[in-house]
Amino acid sequence: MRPFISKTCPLIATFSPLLSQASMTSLEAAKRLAAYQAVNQHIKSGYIVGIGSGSTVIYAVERLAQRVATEKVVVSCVPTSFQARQLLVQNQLTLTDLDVTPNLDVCIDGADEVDSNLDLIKGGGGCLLQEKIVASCARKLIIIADYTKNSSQLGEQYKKGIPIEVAPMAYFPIKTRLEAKYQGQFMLRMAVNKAGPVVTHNGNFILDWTNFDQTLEWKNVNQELALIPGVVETGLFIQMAQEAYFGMPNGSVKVQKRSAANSLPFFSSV
Ligand SMILES: O=C[C@H](O)[C@H](O)[C@H](O)COP(=O)(O)O
Repeated sequence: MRPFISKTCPLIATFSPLLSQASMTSLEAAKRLAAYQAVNQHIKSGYIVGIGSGSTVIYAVERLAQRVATEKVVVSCVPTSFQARQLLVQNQLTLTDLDVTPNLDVCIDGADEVDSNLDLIKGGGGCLLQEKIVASCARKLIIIADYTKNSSQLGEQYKKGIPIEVAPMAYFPIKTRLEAKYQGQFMLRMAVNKAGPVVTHNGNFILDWTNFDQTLEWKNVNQELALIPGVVETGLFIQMAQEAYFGMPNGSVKVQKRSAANSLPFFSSV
């Protein structure tokens, strides 16, 4: 961590996370608070750890690297994207993959929205398929997020939609079929700085489902979507996360836990 240097008194330099937090935006500080607390509480030496994708995971990897350096914690990490792999390489953390280590102790990941049941929308960054595979191989999925992701129901705050990864040749029939069945739009996600659609790590397209009915039974919807030929995966993570850590504007961390009764068995996410 870089030292915080006081502008009024440059001789005062400290490594205090609280002081250095003052120089961050409240949203970034909230992400870091959540990520640090989750890594402190859920990572033990010897663990195989799934590393999610997105802007919040950056802080989890940062804290993991600190713990490896200072506490001599030994971990091996399975990345969920090119970004996650690069983060692990840059922080000199040990990489592994599901061929070598198919059973993970924990997976730490961000989310686009978390509802009161701890069901999630993920895939705003297009990494939903790898994230769901890696999370499904972990005994625990721990979510880290800032306070803006904490909703009572999906769609309440996150308006970019539920991502659905589809085979390219099937995107139009799937879009047509889903728009006939459900309220809302299924928009082909378009690339920035490239002509045409976003192409995922797996060579697929993404349909973002916006303006949906927020009262839908998401477990059923997820199962219906998964059965459509050409649908590869959805960004609905139902009964997968055990705990969510939300960094709050006042500097505290809110922890939301799933009850055992509301959990799917290990390796069952659809
Ligand atoms: O595909 C992206 C992932 O699902 C991310 O975990 C999600 O978009 C949250 O990212 P961030 O931490 O940047 O809000």
